[in-house]
Amino acid sequence: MGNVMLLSNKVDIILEKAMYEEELTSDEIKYLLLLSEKDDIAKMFRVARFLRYKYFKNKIFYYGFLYFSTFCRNNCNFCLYRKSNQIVQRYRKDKKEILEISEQLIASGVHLIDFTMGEDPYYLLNDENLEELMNLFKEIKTKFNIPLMVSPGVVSEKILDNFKIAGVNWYACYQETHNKKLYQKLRINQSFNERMEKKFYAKKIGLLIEEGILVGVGETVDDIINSFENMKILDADQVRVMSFIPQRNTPMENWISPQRIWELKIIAVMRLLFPDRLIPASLDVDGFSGLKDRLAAGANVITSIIPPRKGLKGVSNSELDIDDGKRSTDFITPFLMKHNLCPANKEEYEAWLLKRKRPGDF
Ligand SMILES: C[S@@+](CC[C@H](N)C(=O)[O-])C[C@H]1O[C@@H](n2cnc3c(N)ncnc32)[C@H](O)[C@@H]1O
Ligand SMILES: C[C@H](CCN)[C@@H](N)C(=O)O
Ligand code: SF4
Repeated sequence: MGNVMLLSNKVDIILEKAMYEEELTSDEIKYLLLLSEKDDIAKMFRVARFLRYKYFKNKIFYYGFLYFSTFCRNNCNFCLYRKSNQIVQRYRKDKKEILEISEQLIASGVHLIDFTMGEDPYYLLNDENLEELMNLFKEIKTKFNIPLMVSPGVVSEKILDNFKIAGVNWYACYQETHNKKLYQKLRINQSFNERMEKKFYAKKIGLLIEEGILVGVGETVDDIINSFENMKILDADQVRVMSFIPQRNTPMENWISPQRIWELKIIAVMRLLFPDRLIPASLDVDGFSGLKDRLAAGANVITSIIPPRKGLKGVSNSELDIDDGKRSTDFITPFLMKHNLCPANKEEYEAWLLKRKRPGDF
């Protein structure tokens, strides 16, 4: 009888299905995304944490972030580093600095380094420079045996092949939205299909894929559901959502950043739909203070760990918490412990990667 009472509530019925990993209909997903009662949202977060625990126990992964070139040939309307932004100070880290920062990140206990760049012609249009970059990745792999992610934007199949040969594990490339019209407003003059196709190609050659969406940029609830469907088709290994942070001197500088509950509900629904995948809590959106809520919503990777005082930038909140060391593992680990979570060890992260390997991958 008690059970029947409990399940007379629509949210409970849907969450019970999610808990048993039964497929949810689009209407049910929409219902969850639109929840507005505090208690209902809290229930959804509890189920998200239950599923995270089922697959990952209380272990959290750490990703170091190295934005090694902030030069870019594109003009995304939301991004500080868009080509037309003349007032932003850009940098391109040299080999020695990249090695030194990588070493520091690894010593601090990150499980992976995410090498990110703008679509920098220095690398993308010059074979010699590109080869040097590949050699650097090989060197880091051989020296430190650490999983690597690249976030280079849209690159040729040949470059993706070379990343794979250099030992890179992940290709991160976020579509931002899977609504083509909205995409054209955000990533102006960039092909929607090409960006998607590169991810399918990377998947085919055995790279793991991270897909992501940006919210607070004019999307609808149906757009989010559409993105979930696309993430499923792509069989993305890591899925993310980030709230848009308006950037000075860009076409979207006067937009208002969305209420964070929207991102948090999306994180939770992602956990329900992709229970065994990696879902980031990015320090880049709200810094250290935004971590607690994102972990409570079901995230299991802390991204954008950045060493202090190296002149490095983040992406969305490009300076927040960096130079006072609040994006370092030393600062984060005690916080995790206080909340009954803890960093995974290297073997646990690598075991997860192995599970995602497909037959034929090398
Ligand atoms: C800066 S890019 C770096 C990689 C590569 N240039 C690319 O565009 O794929 C990485 C991601 O940062 C996110 N991003 C950029 N500007 C942002 C902003 N203002 N607020 C939130 N996220 C942002 C976008 O999701 C973008 O895909
Ligand atoms: C958006 C960035 C990642 C690119 N692969 C990084 N600032 C992050 O928050 O993880
Ligand atoms: S999001 Fe990436 S591709 Fe777009 S302008 Fe920024 S750095 Fe360049």
